[in-house]
Amino acid sequence: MLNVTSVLLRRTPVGGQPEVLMGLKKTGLGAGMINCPGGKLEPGETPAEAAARELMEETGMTVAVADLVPAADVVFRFPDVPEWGDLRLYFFTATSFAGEPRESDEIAADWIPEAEIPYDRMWDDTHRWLPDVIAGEYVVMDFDYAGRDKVAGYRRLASRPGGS
Ligand SMILES: CNc1ncnc2c1ncn2[C@@H]1O[C@H](COP(=O)(O)OP(=O)(O)OP(=O)(O)O)[C@@H](O)[C@H]1O
Repeated sequence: MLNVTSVLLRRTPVGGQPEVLMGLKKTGLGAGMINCPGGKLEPGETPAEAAARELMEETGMTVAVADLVPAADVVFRFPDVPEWGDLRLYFFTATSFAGEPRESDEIAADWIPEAEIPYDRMWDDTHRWLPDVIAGEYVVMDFDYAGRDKVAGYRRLASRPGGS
């Protein structure tokens, strides 16, 4: 199982609507889709350490590991794509961070209104759990993919009030 991590930064400008940070992934798994910053864990890293490092590498923004709120634990199985194997995503949210996003080779991330998250341009699983995370739940799910990009089945294993 390959461990990956990803982080959703959230802010509400004074007098404005809630916004989230995401963007077009340019390389690797999920290239061409809208994604949150993230990537694979390196040996010895905790998921939160990896999320903070990937955020920095991909957007130039900084977040303290202690400010990353665990928000979802999601397993993806790709039985039709043996070279991918299974993925476990440790997903965090954060409302305390520093900097403004800059585009990198991996992602062009920017602030968008939370009400306009383009689920139809994201991984097929995302619309089944990210809305609940945004509503403040901690979600544990697993997904079976058919081929590389279609969800064939899923289970919700747990869901409880979260801290995000
Ligand atoms: C299959 N269903 C999925 N649904 C939602 N999100 C998914 C995902 N699968 C991968 N993620 C995302 O993937 C990134 C890490 O994945 P990963 O392939 O390791 O990214 P990347 O190639 O950038 O890794 P490195 O930067 O090389 O470590 C991370 O942003 C995360 O949001």
